[in-house]
Amino acid sequence: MDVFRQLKEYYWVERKKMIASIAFLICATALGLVYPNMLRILIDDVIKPRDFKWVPALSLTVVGIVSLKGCLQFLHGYFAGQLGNRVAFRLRNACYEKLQKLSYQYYDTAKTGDLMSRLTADLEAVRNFIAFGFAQILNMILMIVFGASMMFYIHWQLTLITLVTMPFLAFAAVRFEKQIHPAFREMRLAMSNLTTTVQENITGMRTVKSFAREPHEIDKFSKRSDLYKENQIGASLLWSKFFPVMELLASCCVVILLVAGGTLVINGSLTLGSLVAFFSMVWYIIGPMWNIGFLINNYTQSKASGERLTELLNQYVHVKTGEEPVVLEDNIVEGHVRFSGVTFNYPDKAPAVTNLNIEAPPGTVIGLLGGTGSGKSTIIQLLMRAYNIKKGTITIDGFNINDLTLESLRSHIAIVFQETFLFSCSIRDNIAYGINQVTEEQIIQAAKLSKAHDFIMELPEGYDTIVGERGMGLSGGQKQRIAIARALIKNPKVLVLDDSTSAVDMETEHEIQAGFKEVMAGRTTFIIAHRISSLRHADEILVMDKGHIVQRGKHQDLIRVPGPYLDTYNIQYADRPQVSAAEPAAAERRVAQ
Ligand SMILES: Nc1ncnc2c1ncn2[C@@H]1O[C@H](COP(=O)(O)OP(=O)(O)OP(=O)(O)O)[C@@H](O)[C@H]1O
Repeated sequence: MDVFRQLKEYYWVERKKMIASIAFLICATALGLVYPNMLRILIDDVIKPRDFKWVPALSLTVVGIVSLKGCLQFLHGYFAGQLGNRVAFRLRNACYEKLQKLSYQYYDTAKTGDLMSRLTADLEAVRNFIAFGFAQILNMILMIVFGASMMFYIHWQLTLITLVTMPFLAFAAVRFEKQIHPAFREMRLAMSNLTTTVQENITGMRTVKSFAREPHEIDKFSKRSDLYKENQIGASLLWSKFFPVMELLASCCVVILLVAGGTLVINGSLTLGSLVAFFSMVWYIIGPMWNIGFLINNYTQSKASGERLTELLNQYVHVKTGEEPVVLEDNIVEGHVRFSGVTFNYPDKAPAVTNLNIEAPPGTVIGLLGGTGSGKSTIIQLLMRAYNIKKGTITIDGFNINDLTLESLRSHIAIVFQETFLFSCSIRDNIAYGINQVTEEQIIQAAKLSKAHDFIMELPEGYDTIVGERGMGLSGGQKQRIAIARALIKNPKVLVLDDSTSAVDMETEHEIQAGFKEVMAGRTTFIIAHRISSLRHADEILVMDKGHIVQRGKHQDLIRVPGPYLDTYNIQYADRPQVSAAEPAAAERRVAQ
């Protein structure tokens, strides 16, 4: 029950509905005890003495009880439904909110399909148990207590003999629960693996098809599906063993009653009506006992699901706003970025950047160049505090970024990522994503600056064009330009372009950069690029290798000295005559042509 204790805050506020739903169910159940007694009265006081004048009254009583029971059951269903859905609503929102708070480190290893199945199937199992399962378990216990008490009242010796098999029934049910619980946990895991496979397959369908890997994908799915099937079969085997055992024990109970009760009736120490009432009361008890399996099933499933939800809800948030955070006010931010002796490594990895020192006064453009995996994107991740650094400090306008609220830090930085992500909504909404109140003019101006306006206007729906999931339907360069417009509209103090013009042609890139100059005056810009042409105008270019800055300076200076920058330069301009460190001026003239 520990998991449900942890979830208490989500259902305890609805306790009135919970109590009402349980109370109505108990009343409906208690009314069920009236039937055996009516039978007893019918046989002993009406049929045997042939006193049929009571028949209409008895019939009307039965009709009344049936109607009342129906009403009570309706009220139980009504309140249970309200309770379950309200709890599910709260839990769903809490899980989603948690997903928003979790830091990059969590998403580095999280699986989308698994998270989706937590938010859907697991949540549904918990909803079902809190709404109905719990009340039904309580009801079952009460039915046994009510039924047994009434039987004791009629004939306690016969009750003891009859109920002798009940402990065995309970024992069998508990043993079954112990076996079925791990089976259900495995089933949920197998289900989540299945969902992950489907989700990854759909997301990566272009890759799958381009490699003609459909058979491999089918095989992979089939293996996981097989595992799920095996889990299901294993669970149903347990179920199929459970039912005959329960039936055998229940039948023993009935046989004992018929033998012992029949003897008592023959002896005259028990009336026939009481025996019939006893008989129907035994079934009144056995019924819920029979259900014990379903209830345990419901409980174990929801317990396993609840564990997966609490695991998500209790997930550690690595990057948090400090105790007394500082808010960087819009009107005072200048965008002076400084990295001092920053060393950082991803979990269980060698340092991605080592002893990094960067000085970016307001309005400067810093270019980052280096081979893949040299640590360029990591610098940007650290600047936006996607991860906590262990050594060194990063400051903006003299404030340590750890002391700022995450919201205010990130509101002053706009990043155009390497992989462009567009939401499946209109181009207008995609551009306006980062800010709350935005005018049509601002959107169009941002699109013009990022050279997206013309191609958007050529689309039949213009800015209202709905882009598919992940921006399907647009070219890579078009998506990048929309993403750049989204960053520019934010009017940030620090702009980061992480290889964000790699998919546009040189000419468009040049036009976009000319636009930046206009809009980014007085703002700090970091440009990560593999093309020298993208960052040759930077105030300082940092050349990265294996997490270290191996060269730094202006383009003009860097091509004067032998080193990785000059090597890259020569490779990228291979069709031009080779440049040696001694003849930079002539080379530059050639590049400029
Ligand atoms: N989320 C992550 N988890 C673990 N390791 C990571 C993560 N992101 C990057 N790395 C590792 O950190 C190192 C630096 O990666 P980074 O992405 O900063 O390189 P980069 O210079 O931006 O490369 P590229 O030009 O290919 O984008 C690499 O060794 C990479 O494998």
